[in-house]
Amino acid sequence: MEPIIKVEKLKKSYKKRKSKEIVKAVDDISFTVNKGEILGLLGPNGAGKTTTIKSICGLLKPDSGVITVNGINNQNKRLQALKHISAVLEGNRNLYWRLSVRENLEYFAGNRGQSRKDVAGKIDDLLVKFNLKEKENELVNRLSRGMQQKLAIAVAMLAESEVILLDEPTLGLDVETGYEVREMLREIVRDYNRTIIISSHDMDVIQDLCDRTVIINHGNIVTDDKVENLLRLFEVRAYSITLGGLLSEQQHQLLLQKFPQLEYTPDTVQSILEVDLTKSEEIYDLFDVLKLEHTPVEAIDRKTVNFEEIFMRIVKGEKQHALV
Ligand SMILES: Nc1ncnc2c1ncn2[C@@H]1O[C@H](COP(=O)(O)OP(=O)(O)OP(=O)(O)O)[C@@H](O)[C@H]1O
Repeated sequence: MEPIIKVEKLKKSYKKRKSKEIVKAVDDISFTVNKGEILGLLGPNGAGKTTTIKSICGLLKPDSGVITVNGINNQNKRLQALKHISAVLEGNRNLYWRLSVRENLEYFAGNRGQSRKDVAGKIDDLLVKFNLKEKENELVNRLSRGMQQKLAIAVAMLAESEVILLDEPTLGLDVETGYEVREMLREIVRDYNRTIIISSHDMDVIQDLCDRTVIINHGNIVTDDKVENLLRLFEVRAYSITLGGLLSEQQHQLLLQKFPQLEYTPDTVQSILEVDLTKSEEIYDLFDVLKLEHTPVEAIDRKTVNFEEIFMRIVKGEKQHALV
């Protein structure tokens, strides 16, 4: 696949105003985004996602590193590179509040040199797609936050740039609107052939929409993998074992030595052991410990793991163990 965005050895630090402490917001990260791919940029608060997004769309000057868009360096040839990118940044909806929905779309199209006549049909399509048709003459400041967000995404779509950056597209939206925006993004992904980078805390957004996810923590990339690979990797390893009784203290300790992440829910009738196995053969080590006291095994099930859980485990550093 052909990379459209290349981020190479990106570094950016900030100096805190009061304490003068240096914060390494992004510390030497590199990744690529391929044409037509939907990449999720994921990480806990303060991980460095916004700094990365702003560096890609030329709003921040990195301390070092190179970012290219379609092979064009976004520092040396800023305007040329940015022609290929539209961004919807969190907290900055890029909209004119005193213009109507349609006027906003026309205004931003005009700004990009597209004539009103040329874009009329596209605007109609987007208004329908984004469920904004009924509101086309409403002033933006009278729209709900969710509708403003949808309009901001529609404005970015209209620009027809190959790459769209979305910073926290569902943040602060109520559940229903968040769901609607997600559906909308899914349609965009399906119907328009764009490359999209989504930064989000919303695991459903990432799991639903993204092909691949780059997870950042403390300014470093902790994983760069296909979402389906991560789901498979963790799903295969997670077991739930039902025991017909309790473990002895010695058994519990032995198991904890072997499986430090083990979770044990004791019950005199049915205890549950939840354990991640790096290799499936490890289950025999577990059986050996159970045999010591002839503890009966009633059931062995694969545990379903959701993406949120996977994210937490990766951020806590378990991925490295999983891959050894
Ligand atoms: N202008 C700034 N001045 C000082 N520190 C900053 C500035 N912008 C970001 N930081 C710090 O850099 C680090 C990374 O911030 P960044 O906003 O990139 O993270 P993020 O992953 O987008 O977080 P969030 O999900 O909370 O938006 C954080 O520790 C943040 O406090």
